[in-house]
Amino acid sequence: MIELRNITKEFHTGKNTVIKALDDVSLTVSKGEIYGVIGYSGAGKSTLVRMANLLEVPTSGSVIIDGEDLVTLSKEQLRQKRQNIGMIFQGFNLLKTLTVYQNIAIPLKLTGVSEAEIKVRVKKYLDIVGLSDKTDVYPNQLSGGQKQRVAIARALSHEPDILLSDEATSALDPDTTDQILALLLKINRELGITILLITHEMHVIQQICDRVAVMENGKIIEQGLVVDLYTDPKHETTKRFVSSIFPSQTPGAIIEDLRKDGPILDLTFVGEVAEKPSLSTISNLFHIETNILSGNIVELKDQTFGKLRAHVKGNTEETTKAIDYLTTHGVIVREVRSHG
Ligand SMILES: Nc1ncnc2c1ncn2[C@@H]1O[C@H](COP(=O)(O)OP(=O)(O)OP(=O)(O)O)[C@@H](O)[C@H]1O
Repeated sequence: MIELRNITKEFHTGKNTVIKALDDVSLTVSKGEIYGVIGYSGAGKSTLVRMANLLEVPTSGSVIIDGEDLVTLSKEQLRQKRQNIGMIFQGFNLLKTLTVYQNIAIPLKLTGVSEAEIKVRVKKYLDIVGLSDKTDVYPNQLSGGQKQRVAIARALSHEPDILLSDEATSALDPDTTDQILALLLKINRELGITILLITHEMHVIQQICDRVAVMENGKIIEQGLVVDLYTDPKHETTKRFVSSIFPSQTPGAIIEDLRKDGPILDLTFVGEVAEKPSLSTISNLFHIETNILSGNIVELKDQTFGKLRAHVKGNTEETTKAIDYLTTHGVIVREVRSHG
């Protein structure tokens, strides 16, 4: 549905200064999925998401939406195509001097939608975002979350197949963030809208995304299913993002000390396995003692995912049996050998 193919974007900021914001980036978003792009500040995320409706024009590469390369379209064709691609922003981009109704209605009017149809759509989409009672108020009478809901209703009112989200929850508090994420999920599931979002928060990826790409220095350094990135992050930056969800690390000196009595294991559980009492089971089945050092369970979009760090005391034979038991029962086991 969205295919960014070998996109490079250079900004010329001075006579001889060139910033490569995107460096040969390729990414495909399938119809109906929520695809997240995560990275630290300056990684190139905004430039990337703005490619998908050609708000940024690539220096080289193709932006293919439903089989058509936006780069090759005329201005008029591009205008038409953009009707199908909604966008929401961190700063909401509402006009302060217009009411909620007008903020949604005026862009519709500019694209030639009739007054009668505008009325229907404004009502329909304000209902969907839960703000049907705010039609006549001005943006400064709304909370941040409500403003973002209006912006979402405005984007939806053009009945797009694709929604682009440029850090849409970054200006919101955690509870409001969760409400907006739930709304995006509802829009995706009930209206079948494909979503490409960028964020610097793992929490956002975890809550609603199917797949994720991690960006650094204008490149995608890792991409895949969210659950795969959580269970087996390859790149150092991905590991940092994942560990932001599991912050409690064990000091290196303590690891060294504990390891004298038996291994320290990082246990990763996905799905039903996360709900089983695996550690107490191995303590009962084998002559070992287990001590939990840290742990957490999080809800991914469709799955539970958990991590435990445990110290296992026992002789080598019994410990090996316990590790084998865990592995054959779907737990991913990694021995912690030093710092971390
Ligand atoms: N219009 C522009 N002119 C010059 N440089 C730009 C422009 N837009 C982006 N850049 C540069 O391109 C790089 C990537 O910026 P971009 O905004 O895409 O990153 P980001 O990951 O979205 O970061 P942030 O989360 O801080 O917005 C940065 O070095 C930035 O300074």
